Amino acid sequence: MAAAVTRRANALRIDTPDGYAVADVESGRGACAAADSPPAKRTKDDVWVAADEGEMPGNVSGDCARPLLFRTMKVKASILHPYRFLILVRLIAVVAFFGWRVKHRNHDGVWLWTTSMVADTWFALSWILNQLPKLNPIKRVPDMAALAHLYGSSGDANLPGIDVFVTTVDPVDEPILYTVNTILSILATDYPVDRYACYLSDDGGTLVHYEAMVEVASFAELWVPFCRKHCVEPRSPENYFGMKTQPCVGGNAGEFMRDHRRVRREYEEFKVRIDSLSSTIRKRSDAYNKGDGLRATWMADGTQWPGTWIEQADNHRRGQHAGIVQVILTHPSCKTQLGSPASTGNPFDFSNVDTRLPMLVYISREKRPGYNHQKKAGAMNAMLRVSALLSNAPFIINFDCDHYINNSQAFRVPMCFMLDPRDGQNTAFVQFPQRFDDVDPTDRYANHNRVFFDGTMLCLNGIQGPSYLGTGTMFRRVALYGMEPPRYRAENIKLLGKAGNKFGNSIPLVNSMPDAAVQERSITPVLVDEQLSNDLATLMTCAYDERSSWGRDVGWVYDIATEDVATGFRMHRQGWRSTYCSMEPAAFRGTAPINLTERLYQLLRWSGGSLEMFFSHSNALLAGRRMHPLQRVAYLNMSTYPIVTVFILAYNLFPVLWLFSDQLYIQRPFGTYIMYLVAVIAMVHVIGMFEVKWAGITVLDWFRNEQFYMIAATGVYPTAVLYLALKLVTGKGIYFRLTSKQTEACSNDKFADLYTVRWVPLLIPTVAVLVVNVAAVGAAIGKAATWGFFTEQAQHVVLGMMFNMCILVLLYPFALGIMGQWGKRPVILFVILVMATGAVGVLHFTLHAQYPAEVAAFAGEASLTGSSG
Ligand SMILES: O=c1ccn([C@@H]2O[C@H](COP(=O)(O)OP(=O)(O)O[C@H]3O[C@H](CO)[C@@H](O)[C@H](O)[C@H]3O)[C@@H](O)[C@H]2O)c(=O)[nH]1
Ligand SMILES: [Mn+2]
Repeated sequence: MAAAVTRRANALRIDTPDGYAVADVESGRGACAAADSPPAKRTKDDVWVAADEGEMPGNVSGDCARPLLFRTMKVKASILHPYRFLILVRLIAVVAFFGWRVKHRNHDGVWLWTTSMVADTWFALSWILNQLPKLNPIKRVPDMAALAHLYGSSGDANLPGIDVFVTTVDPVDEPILYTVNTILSILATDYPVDRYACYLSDDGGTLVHYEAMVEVASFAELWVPFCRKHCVEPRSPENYFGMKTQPCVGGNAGEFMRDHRRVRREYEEFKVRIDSLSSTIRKRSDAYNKGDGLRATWMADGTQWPGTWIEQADNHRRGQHAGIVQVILTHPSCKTQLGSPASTGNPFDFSNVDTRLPMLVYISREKRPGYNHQKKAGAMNAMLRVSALLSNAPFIINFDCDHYINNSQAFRVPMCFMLDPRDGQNTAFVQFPQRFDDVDPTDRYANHNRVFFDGTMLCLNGIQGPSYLGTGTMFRRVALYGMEPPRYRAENIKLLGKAGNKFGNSIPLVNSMPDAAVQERSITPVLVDEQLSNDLATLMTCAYDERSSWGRDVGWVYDIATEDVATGFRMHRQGWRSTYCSMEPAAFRGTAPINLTERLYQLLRWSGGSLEMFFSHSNALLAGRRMHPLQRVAYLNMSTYPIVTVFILAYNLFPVLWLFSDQLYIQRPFGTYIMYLVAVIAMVHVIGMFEVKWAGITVLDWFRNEQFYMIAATGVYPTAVLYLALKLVTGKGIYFRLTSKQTEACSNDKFADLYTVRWVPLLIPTVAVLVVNVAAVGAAIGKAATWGFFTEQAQHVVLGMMFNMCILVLLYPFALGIMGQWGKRPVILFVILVMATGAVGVLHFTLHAQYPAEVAAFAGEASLTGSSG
């Protein structure tokens, strides 16, 4: 497949077998043009049709008009109309259901009836919040050919500058091998090398990270030209060499094989060096420290490392060290530098390959006790400021340390949206979906999250755009500075003059801003002299943000566990728009937690952060009129969705009551009630099937999503609600707990993590739900046996039991998860299930068999009215 989509660039236009038009980014530097993203579609699509025929390039008058760089697609009428119609039908059904329930108020168990009415009202509301923004799914397809055309005549040297931000904290929790691969994939990506710069923010301030970057810079001298010469994909070496086969894309297979073998060997050696960095540093430091009782950590050049030391000391520990900026690779010249031909000392022939490397900078911001460092948001803001003085690119793309570039065309694609003549100027960011490696094949814990990315986020395209999701996002720098979109800005960036202390007290930073607003701007190399060093140091201090707008109206938003959604929200509130963009092969890929506990903690942080957002200045209700009404609804949904789960949990635990009383009705007549319920629930799923269709996902993706929603709804989300309630009382926020990355390297089993259970209180509510529902199924069988299977009561019981069974099916991945190693043999689970239900059933039967059914029912009702009175 890779061979079909990636090819050497010589011709101006290549027609690929799958019918996509590809244009070369005409250059003599061995760039690889790829047909990776489906540009202007030629092939028949059974879901999507063009939405903007009237705006085809040919129809734009005058040849000075900029070409259109993307195409808009909408869902075909034959799918869209029934989809919308069903939503309407369900709305009517829900209203009818409510009407019916109010008319048939229960007179026994009024408390139960009322509570369930409140719950149902909230269900209906949250469904509407979730469904409304999905009414108009829109897909934007970049036209890479048009982009190449726009920059064709002068090569692609006119593409705008990009600053690439990568964040990391800990070389162990976030294995350093991921980080170095991410950086290598960035250094080797297919974008004009003098048009982007790469920054790594290390919140741990460890020498290991710094020296790893020095190693990366030296290995890149080989890796990057190799990628360029042979059009390698993906350009993260670990993932490239991890593929089963590495196809030869260029012409010369023999040379490719030779180069490939040598680079692979070099990479293995590079990995060994990376692995041994800690011990190298320790040994070196021990040697320097000998004698005078010093405990410092030493750099290779014989100076003390200004960051965290191995043996922590004052001013050299986590959370207390100076700020560090080190330019590891300086910005390259704008002229192509071809490599040298093969010789005795150098087996690689790079004589036709540009060997320049982009700028690479290591940053560790200052840390002092007594400051709130604001986790990732703080790190991003420090990077935003530092990069302003070093490269000041008009565009910024950010990655978590474990998300590498999987498709080397990925930096060009967002340009199609940013530079488009229609709404490009008003586009604050382009969000790519997150795709993951190393998730177990059945995706037990719904790590792929396809429903969210390919469904929910795609839909927002039809409104103001997807929310910002933390990684794989290209920004317009001025939008991050909190500036207004041009649409609402009378004169360009005039406000700078009276900015006051909005941006903090650095004059050079404020002076750099007008330049950052020029979207065609490239990057001009700077010399880091003493003056600049001082300026940079100022920008990295802990106190820099104080009494400024950083963290609120400028940069990444502070004091919230999900800084990403809140930051994107601020831009949408200002009237910016955003674009969702997915491409094939995926632009970026990362790692996901496949351990149940880690995954639940991740969801806890997201859901807690969402609720925090509702109770902060980022509340969607407070947004002004520039926010599209449906976008507001989407944000309301995003910031309140965990609340509904309190009711779900209650419903799931409800059978407890029912275990102890023989008859207990939420609503009578019970038969009709169940019919209504089944109808409204079934309709959600039919609507879901339409979404599966246009989102291009599988039914399994969708089912996993349902399952994991139920798992989260029984434990994580209610906990988040509880946290938030506590926060409102005590004022303490949710702790941003770093998601541990998998360390597959330490074991033979790639999915070993899937089978480790770490017991935490967060698991208990879901276990309770499991137990209650298993018992309820048993009791139902017992009751039916007591009453005789063909009585009306028994039938009601069996109807009710269906819901218990559904809950159990949905919680199945959780049950497997807590079984640990036993989860490899699901049969055991069924044996346990049958034994447990059987035991409860028999118990129930023996206890009640002696009474006639009527007496039992009477007793049940009596106890019920007793407890409600
Ligand atoms: O003090 C800190 C803590 C974290 N990070 C970085 O933040 C990123 C995300 O942290 P991680 O623990 O991996 O979070 P995930 O749960 O994987 O992150 C998702 O959710 C977050 C919001 O909660 C987003 O910020 C992320 O981009 C998104 O991938 C990583 O690169 C970290 O290195 C820092 O730089 N400094
Ligand atoms: Mn992550």
